[in-house]
Amino acid sequence: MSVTLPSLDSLHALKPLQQPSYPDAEQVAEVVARLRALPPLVFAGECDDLRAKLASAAAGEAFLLQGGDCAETFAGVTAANIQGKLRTLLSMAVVLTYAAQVPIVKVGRMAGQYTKPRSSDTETRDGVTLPAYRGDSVNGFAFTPESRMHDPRRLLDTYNASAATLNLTRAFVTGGFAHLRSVHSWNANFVKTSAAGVRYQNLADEIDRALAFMVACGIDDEEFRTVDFYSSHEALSLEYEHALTRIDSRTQLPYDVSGHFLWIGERTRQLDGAHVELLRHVRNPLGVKLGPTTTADTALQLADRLDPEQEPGRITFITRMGAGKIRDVLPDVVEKVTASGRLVTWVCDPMHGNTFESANGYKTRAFADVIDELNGFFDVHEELGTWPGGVHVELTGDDVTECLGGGDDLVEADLANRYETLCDPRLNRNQSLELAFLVAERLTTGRIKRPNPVQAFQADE
Ligand SMILES: O=C[C@H](O)[C@H](O)COP(=O)(O)O
Ligand SMILES: C=C(OP(=O)(O)O)C(=O)O
Repeated sequence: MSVTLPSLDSLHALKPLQQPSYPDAEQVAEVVARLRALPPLVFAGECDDLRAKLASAAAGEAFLLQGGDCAETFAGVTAANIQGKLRTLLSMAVVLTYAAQVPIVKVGRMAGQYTKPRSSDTETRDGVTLPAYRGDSVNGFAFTPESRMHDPRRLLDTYNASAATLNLTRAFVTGGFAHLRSVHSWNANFVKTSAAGVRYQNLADEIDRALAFMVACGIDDEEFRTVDFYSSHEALSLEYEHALTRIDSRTQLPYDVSGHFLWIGERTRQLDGAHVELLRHVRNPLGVKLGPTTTADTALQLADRLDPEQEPGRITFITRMGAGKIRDVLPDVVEKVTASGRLVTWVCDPMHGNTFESANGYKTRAFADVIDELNGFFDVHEELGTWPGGVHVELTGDDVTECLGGGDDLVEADLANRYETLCDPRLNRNQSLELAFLVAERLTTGRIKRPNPVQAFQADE
């Protein structure tokens, strides 16, 4: 891997997509200089640890749970909000650990997910057209010309919001909040009090007995007190990601220290584009979103470009093809990538291919479609003998009403009650836990045989 990072100017020469248009270049330069001087948000060694864990997920020895807001907001940096998301993710992780009987790699769409790609550069309301909201790192959500201006100073706010979120998250996951017993009791509460929960009583009881068994065996309580948790976001803002890329003092190699895991979105993953060019130079584990038009050749070319050395854990392909397409599109991609000898982590994002507008005007997703795509993902991997390495979901710890269906059977009229996302609809707490139990059912059936996919394909040749 080359250690010479491309300059910000050379990246802009590649005409990057989905970038803000800042009116004042001097102000941008000042912000970037300030960001370059600030301390890293994560330590490069942690990125290496996560890469190793993702290598296990690629090999069928771990499972990735990645989730959080569609768009984090500066106003959402509160203890209650961070705690709610963490609690939901940890609850899901316990269920999945028991079902898969492999470690769950826990990664938040948290502490950096402030920049959004949009389908349109503008938004029109009542005949007034303004720049589209692109995430708090770029502009404000309020529909006024002042708020929708692209302001580079927001990148400094992004850094501070990410630092505050990471700080509390680290405290929670090491300070006792994440104790396995507390997490299990939150789940037991879900089973008792939610409409969907009843269905999972048996699984929750089994976990109860397993925990009691471990305690009776005298397994050290300390083992249950802490968990590993990592941050991730879409690496979309070139100014921000470039300014936070630093040379690691241990290895003399560049790491993007804005988060542990960075992904390239469906809209910016052009092979010769600026985002691929920047990220191919950094050592973090990388995700790439693959939508319904992805071909096996595209996936292979992306893997070759971003990971020429075929390093274990480097590439996670996050497929988001839609419930109606996954069973047709995914098999060829997985088959050819696997046949090439590459071992990547296959992760399903069942959210982004299933968005539609409800009759009453809300951007929404149906829980049934989300589950259908997940089932398609598991079916395809089961048929090919490859390991379904994880799930990537947009969720929150609150009882919002943004996605339809689930155990509480939300209908279109309910969307008006608590529709709080500033971009895409998220699963609420109960829908997230229900999803975890449903995935757990699929993993329980799959846990018996976890073949080495590369060997399986090579044996067929
Ligand atoms: O989260 C993903 C994208 O930013 C989002 O789906 C774009 O939404 P839009 O089509 O409303 O712009
Ligand atoms: C924009 C996103 O997804 P995608 O690139 O898959 O559309 C996202 O995950 O926020």
